[in-house]
Amino acid sequence: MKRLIVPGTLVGLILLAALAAPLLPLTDPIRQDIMHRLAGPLPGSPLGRDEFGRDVLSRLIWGARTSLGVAFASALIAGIFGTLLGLIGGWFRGLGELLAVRSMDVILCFPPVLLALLVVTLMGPGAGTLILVLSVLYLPGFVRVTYAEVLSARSHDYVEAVRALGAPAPRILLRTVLPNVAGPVLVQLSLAVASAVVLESGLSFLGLGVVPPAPSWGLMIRGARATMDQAPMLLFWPCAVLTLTILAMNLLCDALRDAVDPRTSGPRPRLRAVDRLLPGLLPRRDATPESVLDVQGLTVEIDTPRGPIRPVQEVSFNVRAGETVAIVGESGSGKSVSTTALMGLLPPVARVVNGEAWFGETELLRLPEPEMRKLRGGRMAMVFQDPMSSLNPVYRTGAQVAEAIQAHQRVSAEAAWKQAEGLFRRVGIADPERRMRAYPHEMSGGMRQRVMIAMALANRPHLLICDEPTTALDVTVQAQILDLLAELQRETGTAIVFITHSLGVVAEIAQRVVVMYAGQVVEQGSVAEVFHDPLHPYTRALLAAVPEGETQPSGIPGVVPPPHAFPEGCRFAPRCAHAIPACSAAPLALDMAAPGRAVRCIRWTELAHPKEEVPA
Ligand SMILES: Nc1ncnc2c1ncn2[C@@H]1O[C@H](COP(=O)(O)OP(=O)(O)OP(=O)(O)O)[C@@H](O)[C@H]1O
Repeated sequence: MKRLIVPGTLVGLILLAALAAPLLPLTDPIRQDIMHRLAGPLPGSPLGRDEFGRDVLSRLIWGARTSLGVAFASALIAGIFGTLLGLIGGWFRGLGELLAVRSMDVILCFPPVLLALLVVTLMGPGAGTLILVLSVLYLPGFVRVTYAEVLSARSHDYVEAVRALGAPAPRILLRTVLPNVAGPVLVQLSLAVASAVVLESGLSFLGLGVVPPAPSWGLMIRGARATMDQAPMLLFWPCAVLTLTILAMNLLCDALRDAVDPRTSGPRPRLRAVDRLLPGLLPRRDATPESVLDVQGLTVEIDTPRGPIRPVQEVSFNVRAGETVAIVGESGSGKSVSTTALMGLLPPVARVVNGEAWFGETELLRLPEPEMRKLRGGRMAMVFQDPMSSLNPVYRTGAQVAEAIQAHQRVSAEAAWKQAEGLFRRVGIADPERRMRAYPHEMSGGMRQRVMIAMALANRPHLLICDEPTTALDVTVQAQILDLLAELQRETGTAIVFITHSLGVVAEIAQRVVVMYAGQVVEQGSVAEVFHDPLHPYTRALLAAVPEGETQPSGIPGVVPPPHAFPEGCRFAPRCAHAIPACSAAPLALDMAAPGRAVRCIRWTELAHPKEEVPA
């Protein structure tokens, strides 16, 4: 929102001056005073007089009414109709597409000045004609931008979901699709207004626009051209206001686009000067010697319309070479935000506000982006949940793996292709030569995930972060992928951080587990200890929710609170069967229950010995 202030004020002032022209103490912009032809600044005429002795300031302000009026009116008309046509063409396709989009191609075939000449000849020059010409000229731009955005948006799951709810097309278009295409349309609007101001000036300059003696910036430039040698400032003033207006409009629309799109709003992550200049200089804390990743007190803040939230707070864990650490917790507990922070992939609205993450001797959280880019896909790699959306649909899978290799290694395209073939074989893809030529959509989900794993392993990473890599797969394929990861880990010694909802998967793949709840680590330890002797009531509840043999699984009542409503004390207290008033009194620290074993619960010792338990 802060970015709106400067351009918003500038555009506001320009518009205000134009609108208030009749109220301002200005001389008549068309009154001629030949005695003061080309005069410099005079009392009542601070910018001097033009070639007919007319007041330049007055003509600039009155000219703004015409120039901006024409520009805004034509851009708005083109914007409204163009967006509507683009929405219809992109959504309904078929005849709608033919009428709305293809008809625009005809307009695009006309050179703008020729079209203006044609319309002016038919209708006569004037502001109304200009608005008509400019609206028609800018219409195809809006149609095409909206059409392309709608085509892309209609395949997204959120649009499918609203369709599945049975919402009618106009509602989907206006309530779901339009807000998502608003960003590019706003940018197009800024370009259209800016270019309409220029075109109005150009057409008026050619005598095809505003009719003299009415003032407009284009006419002023045209008039000043003839006397450029004697009075160069006459040319300067209209050019200066034209440039300033266009610049302010572009800045305003960029800021507006960011403001309406919550994905891009928010400040960029800030780096401390010392980290910018000397990344990784600060000494690391006492990490275990063989630890590959050591995260201490990671806290992430995200700007939201309801104010800043901290979905990840004081998260600490470490991963040793050759080890798999699972991060487990319900949806919304902060697992993905933690790992995307470690990979330096947080969205612009989010930033790390506290903590350190040592990857060997490198501190990741304050690493400049160019350094981080070298690590990502190289010594640190990530496998995402949905391989279909992580793989580029228009490139062959082999080319994508080869590209990952070439991004970090100086090898020829041929050598990279050979290496990729080896990787395909290694991740268990039969007939790799043929499979490498397949596009992602030609493969099954399991096969695509194998390609993603091949890509992640391409540069022999020391650390692999897997964000629910098996959630989108069926159970048998899931088991194959888990076996594959375990086998590759045995061969390469890569440390793995494995995010999952499933305790079954944790048991199968991990040696240690970090249990997260509402942005905090509530328990961690070895899988054997945590599963056989859970210390935190949340871990117990999670384990009790797993179906096992004849025993009926029991669900956990309630849901994870959203980050803006995290309770003050124990965040699990409102859902906990053992909560007492002291639990909610103050934030709880993570207790070291034993070496390598931590728990965030003030009652864990009592609860660990059920006989002594005091009922809540
Ligand atoms: N860009 C964002 N803007 C606002 N809130 C966000 C953003 N990204 C994440 N959050 C919030 O942060 C919290 C943690 O999200 P995160 O995706 O890390 O959870 P998770 O444990 O990985 O869940 P899941 O298992 O469903 O992926 C959630 O409450 C989520 O709404």
